[in-house]
Amino acid sequence: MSSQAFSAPGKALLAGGYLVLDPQYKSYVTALSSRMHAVLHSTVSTNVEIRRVKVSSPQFKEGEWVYNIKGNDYYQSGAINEINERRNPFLEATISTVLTYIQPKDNFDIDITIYSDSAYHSQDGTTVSKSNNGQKKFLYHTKPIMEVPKTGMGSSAGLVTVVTTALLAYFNNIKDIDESTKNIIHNCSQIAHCYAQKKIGSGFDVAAAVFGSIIYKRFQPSLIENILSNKASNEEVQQLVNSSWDFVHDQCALPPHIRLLMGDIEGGSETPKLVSKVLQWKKDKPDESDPLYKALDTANQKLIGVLSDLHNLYKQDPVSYTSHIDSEVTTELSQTILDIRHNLQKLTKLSGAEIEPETQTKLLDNCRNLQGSFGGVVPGAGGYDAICLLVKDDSVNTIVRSTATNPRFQNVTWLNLHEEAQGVRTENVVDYDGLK
Ligand SMILES: Nc1ncnc2c1ncn2[C@@H]1O[C@H](COP(=O)(O)OP(=O)(O)OP(=O)(O)O)[C@@H](O)[C@H]1O
Ligand SMILES: C[C@@](O)(CCOP(=O)(O)O)CC(=O)O
Repeated sequence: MSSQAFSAPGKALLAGGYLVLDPQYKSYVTALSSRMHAVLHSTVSTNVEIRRVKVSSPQFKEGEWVYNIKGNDYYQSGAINEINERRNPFLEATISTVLTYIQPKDNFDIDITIYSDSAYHSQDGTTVSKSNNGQKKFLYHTKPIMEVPKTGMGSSAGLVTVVTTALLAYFNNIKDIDESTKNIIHNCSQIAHCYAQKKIGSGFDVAAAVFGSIIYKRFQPSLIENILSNKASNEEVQQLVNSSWDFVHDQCALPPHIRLLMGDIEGGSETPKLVSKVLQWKKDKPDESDPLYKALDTANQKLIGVLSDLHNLYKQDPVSYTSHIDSEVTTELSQTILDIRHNLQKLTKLSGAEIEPETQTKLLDNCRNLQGSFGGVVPGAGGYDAICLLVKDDSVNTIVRSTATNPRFQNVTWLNLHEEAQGVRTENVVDYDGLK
């Protein structure tokens, strides 16, 4: 029996919501310390007939999917059969995509166990399980995955990425994840995620799960269209996975001493509804949307520039950097965050989509005034889901403590999260031993 483990990060889109859908705009994506994990065990099958992938997700009720696999056209219905007829489109699409790419000749019997860190889902009514050596700790829910509220950190992108990585590692005997392996993982995961969602999104969540914190410019949607309509042959899928996609994923990280603080907000929004409202308005009112998209992009690019300037300042003089971030440079950072918000407020008004609704505006204004805060935004598609602040690292505890009893912040739960810029990586299998 051989065993391997992998993990991939969740994400927050700090700048670039909506614009990232268009290949001309760059966005800023932060990878988070909340990660999705996959532990793979495989046995060499002596049973000539067996081609099986079993995926367990023990943190959720009925979290087990056993797939028997037939033939070699893995996107055809009937090729990937779950023995209890349980659906998990993300797992089905991942298995189909990797098997189409690999075209395995031999039989296989693979067990994958999924674990997700606590910030991906609401933590109400959970119990904890720790591994034997104390390295991993996960929360267990009483309900099936479909019934547990999500926090919007990209659980499906994380799932697709770690399962893709585990399967590719098994079939291609991969031990280390180098850059060229990451490209293959990315391309397979992106195809599988689109296939499962039955639409081509911007893909920033999958790219962050693979590459970590990135400045991201999307791939051309036309790359995947044929696969989505089941028109691509196995060879075409293989060629697409092996080809070099034209997209930007430049590594980035927040500057030293600047921390991301993510607040979960009571209430929620439906991203697809917000997106369709914005896209409809953009189509109907180009005279309004063209200048606003331009202004929002200018503010987003300014933020990317200010963060990069701060890195350079630190490199030049780490000692005086600390006083710099207290003074004028940070005025620029706060001002840029405010510029982004003003444009998102305009987008809210003009499109009618509640991206930065009034209650979030009030909350973000209050957050801006907290000691050590550079201000914050509604991440990603916005709405009532979350807020994302940039704060000085030595202020995190004070902010969390001082807001706990303040009625202005009563709807906010600060998540136990920070940036972890690294993308998909290998983990030690023993760190998971003893979990429920
Ligand atoms: N731990 C897990 N185990 C098994 N399946 C999972 C797990 N996490 C996510 N999934 C799959 O992903 C689906 C959720 O995907 P969805 O795209 O709706 O959420 P998300 O990626 O967390 O959201 P967002 O894109 O807003 O961040 C679940 O219904 C399930 O099929
Ligand atoms: C609105 C959009 O640009 C961002 C959605 O981000 P999130 O899933 O809310 O983090 C849509 C997309 O990029 O897929």
